[in-house]
Amino acid sequence: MTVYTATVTSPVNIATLKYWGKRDTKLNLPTNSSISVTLSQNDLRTLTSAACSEEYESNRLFLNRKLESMETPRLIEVLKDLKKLREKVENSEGNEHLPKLSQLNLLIVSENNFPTAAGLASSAAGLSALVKAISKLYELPDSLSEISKIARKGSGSACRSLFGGYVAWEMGELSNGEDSKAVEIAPLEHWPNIKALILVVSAHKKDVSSTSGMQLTVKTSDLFNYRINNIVPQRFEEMKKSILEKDFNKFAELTMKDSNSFHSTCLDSYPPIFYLNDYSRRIIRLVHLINEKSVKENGKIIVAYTFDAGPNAVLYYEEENEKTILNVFYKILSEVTGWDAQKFDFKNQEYSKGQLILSDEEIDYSIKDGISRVILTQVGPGPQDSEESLIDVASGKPKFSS
Ligand SMILES: Nc1ncnc2c1ncn2[C@@H]1O[C@H](COP(=O)(O)OP(=O)(O)OP(=O)(O)O)[C@@H](O)[C@H]1O
Ligand SMILES: C[C@@](O)(CCOP(=O)(O)OP(=O)(O)O)CC(=O)O
Repeated sequence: MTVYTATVTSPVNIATLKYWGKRDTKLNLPTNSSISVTLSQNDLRTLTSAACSEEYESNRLFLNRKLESMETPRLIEVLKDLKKLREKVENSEGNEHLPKLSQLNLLIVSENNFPTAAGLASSAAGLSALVKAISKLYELPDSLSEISKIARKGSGSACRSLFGGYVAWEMGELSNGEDSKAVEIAPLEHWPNIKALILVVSAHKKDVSSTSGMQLTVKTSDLFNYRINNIVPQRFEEMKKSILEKDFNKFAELTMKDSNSFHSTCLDSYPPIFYLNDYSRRIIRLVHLINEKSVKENGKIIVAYTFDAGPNAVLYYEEENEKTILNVFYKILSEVTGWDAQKFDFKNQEYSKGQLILSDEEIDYSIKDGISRVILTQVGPGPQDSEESLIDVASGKPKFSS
């Protein structure tokens, strides 16, 4: 039995300028451009193997060892596009010898090393990994931006995970979506010292999916039109500039404002959508308190929060301020899992010497009741090739099944 396989890993990305709203639900065309930071795959990643063989009787997808349907409208579109590009390769001159992979069924085996559908951008990592693994299997010559248009059809935010570092998704104008693609603003190496502390407020499946939440907002929120027409276009340019200039003050301010603006349109939807909970709000207050102190001391904002369609907080900061920020959060959350001694030398931190940016009275210790886990991570690269296949080439089956 001949089995062709390819394996990749792909990252999560967390938007600093949020995608919220579609102008075309079938093609996943957004109502505004967005910006994100790609996070390191050492901490959060999808590992996906793709295979095709004449022996496969249907397309199958195993996600975290469970068989999932591949007959969803989005996956049908994604596969159709990828097969079309493979056919083009097979039909081009000089390639007559290539196997006709476009005519074979696929087996996809994928694993996320973090909770799926819990507001940790699993769809972005998952769909970008799926598209990248099949592109590798098909040996497609197309650019990452081209491939990002296919990932976009799988899940909008997935298009941004094809690049590392700092990424824009340009909304485009065309009705066929051919200009709605991800592009790199700056690579990881440009601003490598951006770190992220993720506070997992809830790892449960969320109540209102992004897909249906944004549809309700588009239909019912009055604020929404103001956001996409009067706020985002200018913010998009300003945020790109702040990244290119490594201006953390500006980047942080715009990131926090945009998270708040997006959640305002959720609240302005009818009926309202609540993604933030009371712990999220306490974290917001604490971040502003830290920044107020820091601005008083040296004029600098040192940490930014952002929240996706759920209560989890992602805090961005520069490595040089890590001690100051983690000292506060470690003091509150030392009993929560996720503090990695290799990344954060908490035993030697300055708080033990009494050098906290906040006094004990200013710290809201109740935050610890709502946090189940912390993840310490940082900006990272785009999808990577991997040798760690989840499919056994000899049998053509998922490795976990043998
Ligand atoms: N590794 C994967 N391979 C293929 N599909 C995946 C993978 N991981 C997640 N998905 C798809 O993404 C869906 C989860 O997306 P959803 O938007 O509900 O949650 P999320 O991405 O974790 O949260 P958010 O996008 O709000 O941050 C899963 O039900 C599955 O269909
Ligand atoms: C709040 C967000 O995380 C929304 C992400 O929405 P999805 O990309 O999950 O939605 P679909 O395109 O319907 O799959 C903001 C963002 O990532 O930009």
